[in-house]
Amino acid sequence: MLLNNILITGGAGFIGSNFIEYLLNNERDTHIVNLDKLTYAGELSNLNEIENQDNYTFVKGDICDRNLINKLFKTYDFKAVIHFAAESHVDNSIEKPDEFIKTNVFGTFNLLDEAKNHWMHGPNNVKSEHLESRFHHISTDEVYGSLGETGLFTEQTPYAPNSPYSASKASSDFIVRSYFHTYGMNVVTTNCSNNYGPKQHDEKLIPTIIRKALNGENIPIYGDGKNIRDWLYVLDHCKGIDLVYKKGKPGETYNIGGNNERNNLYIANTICQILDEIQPKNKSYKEQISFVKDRAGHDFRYAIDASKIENELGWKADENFETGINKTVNWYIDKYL
Ligand SMILES: Cc1cn([C@H]2C[C@H](O)[C@@H](COP(=O)(O)OP(=O)(O)O[C@H]3O[C@H](C)C(=O)[C@H](O)[C@H]3O)O2)c(=O)[nH]c1=O
Repeated sequence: MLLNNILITGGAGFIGSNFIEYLLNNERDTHIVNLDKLTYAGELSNLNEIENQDNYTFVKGDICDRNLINKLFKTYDFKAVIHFAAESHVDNSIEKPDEFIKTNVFGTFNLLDEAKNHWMHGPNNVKSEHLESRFHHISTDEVYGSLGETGLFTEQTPYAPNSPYSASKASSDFIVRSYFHTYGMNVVTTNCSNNYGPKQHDEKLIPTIIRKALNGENIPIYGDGKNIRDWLYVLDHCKGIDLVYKKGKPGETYNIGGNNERNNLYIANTICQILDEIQPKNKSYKEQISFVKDRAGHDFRYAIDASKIENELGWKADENFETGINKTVNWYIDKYL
């Protein structure tokens, strides 16, 4: 059987590795090339379950390396690119924005431009063997900025990124958009809300709460803990990406959100309550919650209106926060204890 080669970037990271596993479990006619630089946030053990499958190949490398990308396109004649690779941690972007601009902006351009050169003769002239070839860019709801107490982000919400991270992702979204409008390239972008679930890096809020709680350390909550995020279970996100990748309209963007708005203090209390039940000790884990200095430029609230992907493509999240967080806490107990 002839397999379709697809390039997945950043597949050793949290969302990318969950997506690769999801795709390989659901498809037999795809060969995935996973290009990952293995920064501090990439973990090859995230791919233990599939690393020996013959329709999976790992390549260590940087999306900023044009020669490497060119060589990969020549070798594998990719029929699609699904682009996860990014510097993603907002706190790091405040301390050191350089890598964010390089990887998220220049790296995305590099990949996109190489895909265009490989798939197209010139503007609006796609090679016959690449009529279906698609570039799927994975992005974030942080590009829309911060909401007040009410309202939801839709695909029409104007971009207003506030951190160097979100500004770098907004830039990359616009570069991707321009390749549709200028060259007629088949691109699609998804903007997701906060993901959680197995394999997330230790630095993010939910793994931090679980790890610090289990270690008997202070659980750091920035500011007053009232900031709100819209939590999306990573497998629900993977299902949404798969739908958009296969059925989304070229040039369009789709928001993917969990419809699970929770504030950070609620998240910490909920996790502590689960731990009090399944890993009880002499006092409640809640006593470890500690308010610390706020993040600079901390966005107050993110919340997504996912009606476009629901109505057009039939996507729906299977998990609500309370079901998803139980599975997640159990997964991290196995990891940390
Ligand atoms: C690490 C940490 C975070 N926080 C707060 C800061 C936020 O209000 C919330 C979540 O923080 P986290 O850094 O886990 O995620 P966000 O800054 O919302 O961004 C994440 O979700 C979006 C969609 C992406 O696009 C980012 O790539 C991804 O990192 O908890 C704390 O209070 N304490 C902590 O120790």
